[in-house]
Amino acid sequence: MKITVFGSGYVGLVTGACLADVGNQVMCMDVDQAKIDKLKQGIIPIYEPGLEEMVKDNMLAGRLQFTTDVKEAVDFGLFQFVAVGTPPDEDGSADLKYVLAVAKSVAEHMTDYKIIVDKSTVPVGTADKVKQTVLDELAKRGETLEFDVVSNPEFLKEGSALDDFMKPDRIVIGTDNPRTAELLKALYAPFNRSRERVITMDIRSAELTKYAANAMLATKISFMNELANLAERLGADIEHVRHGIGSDSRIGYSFIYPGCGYGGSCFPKDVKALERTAKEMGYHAELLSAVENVNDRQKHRLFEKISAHYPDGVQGKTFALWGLAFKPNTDDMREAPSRVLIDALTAAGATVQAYDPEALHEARRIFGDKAGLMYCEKQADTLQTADALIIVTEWKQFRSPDFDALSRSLSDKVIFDGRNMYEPKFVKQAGLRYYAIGR
Ligand SMILES: NC(=O)C1=CN([C@@H]2O[C@H](COP(=O)(O)OP(=O)(O)OC[C@H]3O[C@@H](n4cnc5c(N)ncnc54)[C@H](O)[C@@H]3O)[C@@H](O)[C@H]2O)C=CC1
Ligand SMILES: O=C(O)[C@H]1O[C@H](OP(=O)(O)OP(=O)(O)OC[C@H]2O[C@@H](n3ccc(=O)[nH]c3=O)[C@H](O)[C@@H]2O)[C@H](O)[C@@H](O)[C@@H]1O
Repeated sequence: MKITVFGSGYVGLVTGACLADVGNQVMCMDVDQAKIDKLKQGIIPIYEPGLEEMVKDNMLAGRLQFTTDVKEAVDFGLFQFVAVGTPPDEDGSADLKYVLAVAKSVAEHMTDYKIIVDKSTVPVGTADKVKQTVLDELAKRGETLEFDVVSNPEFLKEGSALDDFMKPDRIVIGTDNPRTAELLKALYAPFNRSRERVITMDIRSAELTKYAANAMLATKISFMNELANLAERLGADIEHVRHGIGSDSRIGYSFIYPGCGYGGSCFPKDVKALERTAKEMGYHAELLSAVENVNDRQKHRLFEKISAHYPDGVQGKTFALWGLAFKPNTDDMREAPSRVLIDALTAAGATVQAYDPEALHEARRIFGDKAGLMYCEKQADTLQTADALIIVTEWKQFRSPDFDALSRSLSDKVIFDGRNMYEPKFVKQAGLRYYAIGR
């Protein structure tokens, strides 16, 4: 089948590459000329395991192309996937300007039937706005061409995006046209072989399903962070509690890891946008605002612990900081807890020697020559003249450090762990003080 994908970011690029990988012809379109120039040379602008090889293989096989030419893109596919950003507006609602710009482009150039498939995360009712935009544009052209708008939200996670796309838990298709549902089912058939994964529903429910999933996951995390803070005060260990409740299959083990707060491009913005939608409907979504408030507070927990350990302040102290990305296996630092911590530490006069396996370039782009922040190319370099170690992101390579060597390196012999990576007794055996979350 022939597919056009608008937007070559995390979602668009993964969607395009995976659909090409199962034999479709795919054209990815982006307005960012520099990005498309790089992609045409096989250079991937983001770090996502396996993506570079998949993009290159499919380009070589002639199944995946890139363009900035809107007309070429619209002409190409029967399916017009929309995978552009929906960043938060000033009031927290999702900004639809990129989505509606794509709708307008499709309508300006289409000459036959098109299926506009929305993969971007958009508030309930957006498909109606997309439809109206296309109708208005076609009317201006004096055309009455047929088209459909489908909601097909994406549930992939950064860092495991290819696997999530290739073996999804579910494929949600929101449409009011049974014929379109069948066409999408055919498109997704290669990802739907081992068991039935396609769930069809009306468009508005599909749009809400995406927010419901992210808000539920964010709620689980904030709930655990709330309990972690309580466990500390009660002399309990949240890690034991986590095992204790995760073993209940009704609760499950996933997404109940306490930490220094959730980040990323989606949970923070989607919880806010859903809250905003509720407000527009005259409904105060109390639980959602609590989820958000708990998370905002949690991002300051590490600094609070550090400040409590150094009652005279951190002025003149040097911290090794491991992990800048909002989670492992990505270079994405959008809403990352590391950003809040670095701002707080440097504002308080400390020096931060930061390392991340993939996100250093992103940190440089965000912070530039920030006073007090040093970028370390090697994990070991962070420890030179460091007083203490802070862990913000649980990269695999941080799992088993040599605690005795750390004890010798760190002048103040202390570790602040925002991801509960270590067994406290092993850290303490090396003569180190260990602060974690909720224990
Ligand atoms: N990042 C993630 O893990 C996930 C994101 N989503 C949702 O998917 C959507 C896209 O997210 P990301 O891929 O992270 O965004 P991104 O910011 O990485 O990429 C968006 C791309 O769209 C391009 N773009 C903007 N206007 C355009 C236009 N008119 N025509 C063509 N391209 C255009 C931008 O230049 C950019 O390259 C958002 O709604 C997000 O909430 C959903 C699931 C997972
Ligand atoms: O809509 C989206 O963009 C995506 O948002 C999340 O994916 P992502 O943001 O890539 O990453 P997650 O693995 O969900 O982690 C988000 C944040 O929660 C934190 N987290 C996660 C799990 C946990 O138990 N505890 C916890 O603090 C992570 O450290 C990270 O900061 C969802 O998991 C995806 O299903 C969804 O498609």
